[in-house]
Amino acid sequence: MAQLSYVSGSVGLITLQNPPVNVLSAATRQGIMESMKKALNDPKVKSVVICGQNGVFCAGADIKEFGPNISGPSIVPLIYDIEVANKPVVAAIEGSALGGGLELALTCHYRIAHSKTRLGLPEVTLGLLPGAGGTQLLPRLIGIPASLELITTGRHITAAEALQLGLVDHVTQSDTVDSAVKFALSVEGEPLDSRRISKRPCPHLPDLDAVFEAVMQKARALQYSFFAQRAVGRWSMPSGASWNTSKARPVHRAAVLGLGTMGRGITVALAQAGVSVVAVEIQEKQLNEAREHVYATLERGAQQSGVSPSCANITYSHDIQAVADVDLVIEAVLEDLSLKEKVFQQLSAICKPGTLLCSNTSSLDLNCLASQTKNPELVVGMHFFAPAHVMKLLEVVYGSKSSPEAVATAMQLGKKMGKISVAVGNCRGFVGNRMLKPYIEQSYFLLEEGATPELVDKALEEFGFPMGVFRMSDLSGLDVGWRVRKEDGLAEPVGTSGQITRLRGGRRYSPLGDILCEHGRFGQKTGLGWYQYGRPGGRVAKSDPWVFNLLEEYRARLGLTARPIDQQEVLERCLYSLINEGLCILEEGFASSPEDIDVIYVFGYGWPKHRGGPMFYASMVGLATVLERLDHYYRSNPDVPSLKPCKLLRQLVASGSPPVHKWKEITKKIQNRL
Ligand SMILES: CCCCCC/C=C/CC(=O)SCCNC(=O)CCNC(=O)[C@H](O)C(C)(C)COP(=O)(O)OP(=O)(O)OC[C@H]1O[C@@H](n2cnc3c(N)ncnc32)[C@H](O)[C@@H]1OP(=O)(O)O
Repeated sequence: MAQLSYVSGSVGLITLQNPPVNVLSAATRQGIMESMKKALNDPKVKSVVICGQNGVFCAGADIKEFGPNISGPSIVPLIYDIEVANKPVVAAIEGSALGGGLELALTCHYRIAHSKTRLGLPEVTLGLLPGAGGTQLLPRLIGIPASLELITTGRHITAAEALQLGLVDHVTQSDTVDSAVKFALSVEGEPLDSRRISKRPCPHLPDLDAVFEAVMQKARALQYSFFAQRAVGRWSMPSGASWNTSKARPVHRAAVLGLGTMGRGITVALAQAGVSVVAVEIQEKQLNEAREHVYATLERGAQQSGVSPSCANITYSHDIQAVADVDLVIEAVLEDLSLKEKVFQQLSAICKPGTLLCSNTSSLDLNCLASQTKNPELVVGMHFFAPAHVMKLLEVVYGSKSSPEAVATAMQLGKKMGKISVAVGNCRGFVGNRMLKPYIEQSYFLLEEGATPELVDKALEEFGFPMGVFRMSDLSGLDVGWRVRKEDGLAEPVGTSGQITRLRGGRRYSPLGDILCEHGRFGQKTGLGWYQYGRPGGRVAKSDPWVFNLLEEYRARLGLTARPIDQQEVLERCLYSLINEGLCILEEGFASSPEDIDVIYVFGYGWPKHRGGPMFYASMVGLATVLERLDHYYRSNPDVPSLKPCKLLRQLVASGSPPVHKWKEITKKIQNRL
């Protein structure tokens, strides 16, 4: 389980041999102890290198051995023996160094890692603490804040980040063991005291309390998020109807209409939930492609989870009449109001009485669709997020005539599909996309004023979003928003006159996104957007000098002078305007609680979970601070209404900024007055 060999004359090489990931089983621990003893007692050996077989250092304790009767040597004397060794011990880390594996590396005097290694202390994800030295050695090596973050999240980091943190001494792209052996030879005979991490003082931080408070805030946010996920199931509508007064109908058979990307994902999610599906697509070619795609996705999913695929549940048709006897239809045709209206007229005529008619629209007015049907009370929105079989969020949208029973049925079906479903009202963009609008708008204004897409994205990614606003827009396609802006009469071609106007209907408007689209830059799909991607469909974003030139020319034409913009301003303007919109939504009653908004943002829009969601974050920052900053920005940008603090925000601050779970009382008062 661990083998000692001799290399380069004086190096004892201890190789962990416990495939596939060299976990620290009893036999492996025994093997390391014996090999260490032999190497240290052998006068020919002047240094030791510890590595793992087959390109993996060590994935930590053998989880299968956990239980009341752990046998074999204890880990503590083992790591002690390594640290006190009077010959340099070098860890040659490749593949993974996780949990006890990283702790083993921390007791060595030096750490050399391959560039592709992942390191971390994931114990917290198993309900454990890194008790084999991790909590003591890591802070002494990389400081308290970074250690706390790694220990409390269990996050795996790259070798590059480990080097930056000082967790490893050197990163190599070539053979890790060779590099470690060469390194060991170079340090033979050198004093080791300073290399023994446990001998180092624990760093003193003047603001230790603040550091711990920040970690506690994260914990509070995660706990809040846990309860918020459950709270959204207890939905209510402005009429007073709610989850405990409304009964869902059973859905045994559902239809999906339109088998583009969304329709395919919804079909997969329904089939995986055990619902029998009629999948309808009028274009023969698209239908065949969809059938293959759905089949392959279900097969892949089944392989991963070790169950048999649910393909037998699906029948395909190019005839809309096939939906005649289903319990529920989810329409997922192109996002075009007149097309969807026509489809709803047809569905209303074809479906058996009582069939629930749902639309996957992300932005169109549900009431317009409902008005095309004989039974508008049976119409609700089921707004899935792409890819629909993966993304957890579902917005269930009720229109002015949707019955509580219809909402209850869609919510229940969402739950059956493994979604976190949130009931929301029918306003433009519903909750998620409506709040995105001011966020994106601010990011464009920041570019006009001197920022770059890179600067804005960096601020948002460091805040915790998986992608900044520009990278996200490139991924989802810039043409989508452009089409909506054209329909709204906002996007006007710049034209040959070169005239650019920044006001539309008395409000400031940035045409930057439209200009990119006019140049055919739709994001990843065309290989060019706010970044360049090398080829259409490319995924790796690289800065694009074309965009920098465009921004310079644009500012010059409009007489705008670029000014330095820092990350704080980016966060305040993008996030506080989004928060303000969320508060407007609450004020207007389109979301029934701040938890609804937070869950939508965490599960549908990449809001970092450890920051709870926009509403929770606002209360953490301090509502008075959010109000003060919005007031400040609105004063200097009076033509940007989304920066004007909403009534609810002022009211909450005036009421002493109560915690999120108490907002409902104030929201209700405002709604009653409206
Ligand atoms: C006195 C007792 C000694 C105490 C020592 C000190 C205590 C420390 C506490 C800990 O270390 S807790 C464990 C911390 N480690 C982890 O959580 C790592 C878990 N593993 C992974 O994250 C991944 O497996 C990996 C290492 C990143 C590799 O991923 P990959 O996708 O390449 O392979 P997998 O399919 O996930 O794994 C392959 C194979 O190995 C099994 N396995 C992985 N890790 C462990 C483990 N720690 N213990 C037992 N078995 C493990 C996994 O189950 C697979 O097995 P299968 O049979 O092929 O399914």
